[in-house]
Amino acid sequence: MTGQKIDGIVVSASVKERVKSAVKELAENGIIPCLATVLVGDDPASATYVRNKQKACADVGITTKDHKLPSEFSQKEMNSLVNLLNNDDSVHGILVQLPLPGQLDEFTTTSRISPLKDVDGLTPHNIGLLTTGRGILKPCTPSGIMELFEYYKIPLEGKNVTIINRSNLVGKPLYNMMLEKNATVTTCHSKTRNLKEYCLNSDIIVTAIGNRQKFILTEDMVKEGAVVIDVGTARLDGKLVGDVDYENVIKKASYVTPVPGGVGPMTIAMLLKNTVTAASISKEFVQSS
Ligand SMILES: NC(=O)C1=CN([C@@H]2O[C@H](COP(=O)(O)OP(=O)(O)OC[C@H]3O[C@@H](n4cnc5c(N)ncnc54)[C@H](OP(=O)(O)O)[C@@H]3O)[C@@H](O)[C@H]2O)C=CC1
Ligand SMILES: Nc1nc(=O)c2c([nH]1)NC[C@@H]1CN(c3ccc(C(=O)N[C@@H](CCC(=O)O)C(=O)O)cc3)C=[N+]21
Repeated sequence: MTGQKIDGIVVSASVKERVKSAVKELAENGIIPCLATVLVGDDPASATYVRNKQKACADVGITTKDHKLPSEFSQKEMNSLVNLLNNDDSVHGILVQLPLPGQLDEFTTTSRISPLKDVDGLTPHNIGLLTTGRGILKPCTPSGIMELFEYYKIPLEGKNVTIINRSNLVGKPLYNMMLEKNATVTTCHSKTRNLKEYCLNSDIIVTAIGNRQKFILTEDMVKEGAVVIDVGTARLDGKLVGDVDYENVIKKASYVTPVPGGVGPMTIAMLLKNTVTAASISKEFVQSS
């Protein structure tokens, strides 16, 4: 059996269409959704990601405010910037691109963002809501993965899921979202023993390791008919690659996401969706409608 490619470009386009109509509706209420992006330092990969996000915003009618800061930007300066953006009524969403340079603490920074503008879903408030199944602004990558399951009508109830990642951006929020859909979820990480055993016992595997020199998830780790979601990214000889040995794994799996063209475009689409949600719950919208 050869499995099917899960096409993140097709699914993200359908999400973007929905976002576009929501932007139109907001415009009729006098609101132009606006995302503030914050990029510290001169890492070229991060700069490209932020540029891609800004371009995607422009495509659907969301405006952006670009904040590029020097790599020595201090925590105090960052706190003032976040306060400024929190108090700016024309800004509906705030995205602080991660990772941050060493002198800036990620939690200290993201937890200061107003929960109503937290389009990455990283504030303690929004993490708390997510764990109780009441999340509104949820992290983009896991939300994008859930959207893929919905689009392809892949059921989660009762399924054994292994997530190889425990970060705040990917693994932990995805754990909560999948649990909410009645899956039985196991989280693996670098200290896990017998990763292969967990994978072979899984109907669904989500891998988000990255930075690899060789394939991490090979076909001998995948059960016949399993669904494989590849989040990890690495540059190998200048080429963007995932964690998964796609060509061989798809021969055994029922569905696999490619890299590029899988989870990546969904992350951006969900950021747009969250920005529109943030604009809809903003003070000015609530007052005008
Ligand atoms: N396509 C997209 O939209 C996105 C892609 N990404 C990509 O996903 C990857 C993960 O991102 P992020 O969560 O921020 O990064 P982290 O570095 O925080 O997460 C990596 C995770 O992989 C685990 N890990 C590392 N090596 C192994 C191993 N040999 N076996 C099992 N687990 C291992 C780590 O374990 P431990 O916790 O023990 O260190 C950690 O939990 C990156 O490649 C990133 O570029 C991220 C976000 C969006
Ligand atoms: N606050 C914050 N929020 C994030 O969501 C966040 C972050 N910081 N830091 C870095 C990671 C990484 N990330 C990606 C987004 C899109 C693609 C993407 O669109 N990738 C394309 C390919 C792009 C290319 O060719 O380089 C694809 O997979 O098809 C990838 C990775 C978001 N992240």
